[in-house]
Amino acid sequence: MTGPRTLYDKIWDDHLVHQADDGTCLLYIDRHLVHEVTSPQAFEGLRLSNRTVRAPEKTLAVVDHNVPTSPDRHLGIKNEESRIQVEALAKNAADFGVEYYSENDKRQGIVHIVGPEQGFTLPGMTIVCGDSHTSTHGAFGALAHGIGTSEVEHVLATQTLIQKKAKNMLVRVDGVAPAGVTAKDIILAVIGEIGTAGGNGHVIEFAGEAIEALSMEGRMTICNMTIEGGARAGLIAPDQKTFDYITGKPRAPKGAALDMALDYWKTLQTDEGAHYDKVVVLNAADLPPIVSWGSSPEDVISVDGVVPNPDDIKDANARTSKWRALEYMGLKPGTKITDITLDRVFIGSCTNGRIEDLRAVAKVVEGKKVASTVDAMIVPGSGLVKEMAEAEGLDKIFIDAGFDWREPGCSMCLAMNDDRLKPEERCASTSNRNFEGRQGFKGRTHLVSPAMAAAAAIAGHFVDIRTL
Ligand SMILES: CC(C)[C@H](C(=O)O)[C@@H](O)C(=O)O
Ligand code: SF4
Repeated sequence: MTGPRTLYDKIWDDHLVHQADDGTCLLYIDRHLVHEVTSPQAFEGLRLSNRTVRAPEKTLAVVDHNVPTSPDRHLGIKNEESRIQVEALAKNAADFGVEYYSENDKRQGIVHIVGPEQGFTLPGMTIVCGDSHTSTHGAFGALAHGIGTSEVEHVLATQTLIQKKAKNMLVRVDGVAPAGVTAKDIILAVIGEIGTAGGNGHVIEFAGEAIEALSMEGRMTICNMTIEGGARAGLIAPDQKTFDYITGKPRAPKGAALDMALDYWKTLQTDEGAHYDKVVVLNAADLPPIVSWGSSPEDVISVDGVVPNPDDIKDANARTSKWRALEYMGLKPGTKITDITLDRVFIGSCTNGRIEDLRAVAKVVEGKKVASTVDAMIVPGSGLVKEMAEAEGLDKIFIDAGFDWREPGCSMCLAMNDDRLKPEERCASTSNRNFEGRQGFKGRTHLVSPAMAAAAAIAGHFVDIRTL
């Protein structure tokens, strides 16, 4: 395209292989991440049609959803269904020559934590994975889509993806976030503002002072949850922080190749005057720490607020659905958020399972004890995060405080392994989804930041961390 372009336009143009008259496009894919849940049929499809993986060196496989997080997992996976899925990925990766991180490899972890950590995720790339939270990688100024299993097969076979171009949306977060207000609070506030359908049909670029101020890890938290706002992908223009993060990562370019890459990466900025189809502006200075109260990530409220009354909603369908959410959550309108008590606390996931998240937790819980009424677990997002945390002594702080310190994986972010809520158990969780049954049948999830989850574990109920 000609004229001023957005970051999305630029990455799109650079990867366009072919455009049909009806706007259907073939995009070149630079990186393909593969996990055990959405890949078995894709590899089976390749076998049936006698095809190979087109670019094994651009493909990386890792197990995350089904792996147990208990310390004895090296002895084998007891749950048969999980074991079969994990073994299938190991076999598929070996058969098709794809690099694979097993549950006993210290590079293993949640796929969206592993990609950036390895320098597999780089600016300006197109990145796909059979997983909706692939949007995480947009934090590097990469166009990162979640795809379905048939598309996984298509990308494995051809290294291309059929797509239609999305619209451009800008979410600008101005100002400075107050102490206690984190990337998680910003993105929950954005979703609260635009709703879970607010980004439909769009790729969202995040910009503004508050986004620029975030670390790479905070930016990953933002882009990770873009998908909960309905968008196809989230993007943040790369800057010096991005380049510093990437430099020295195992698979990142080095020497002259890095210099050449940097020249290109520095062009990955939206041009002055480029057109956005939709613009949303928030001021970070106005934001509080946020807690979700319902069964959708748009059901959010300030920690110093009360559970809202669905009767205040005009639209009858929305009113009914929010009443149902309250009933599921076992909550009554008008209840102070800080009066809500918890049974469980889960700290981890691809939203908030990185080292800075764990440091934020350690800061809150050091020298304190988890409330006797709470069962709390901390699950590092990868083996490398675990190793870093242990080198810094964070594991000791957590264990002394009474947290369970686990092996890496998706864990209780979703009930696909042994970690799950019992019916009606209430959990403060640093993950990204609070749908009915997400963390276990009839389990009740409140989405919060790591510091808020940590403070809730100690107090046994939500606490406004601004008052600590
Ligand atoms: C299992 C997988 C396909 C799923 C996703 O696509 O996101 C999971 O990671 C999730 O977070 O719900
Ligand atoms: S941690 Fe949760 S959101 Fe992330 S990939 Fe795993 S299940 Fe999906």
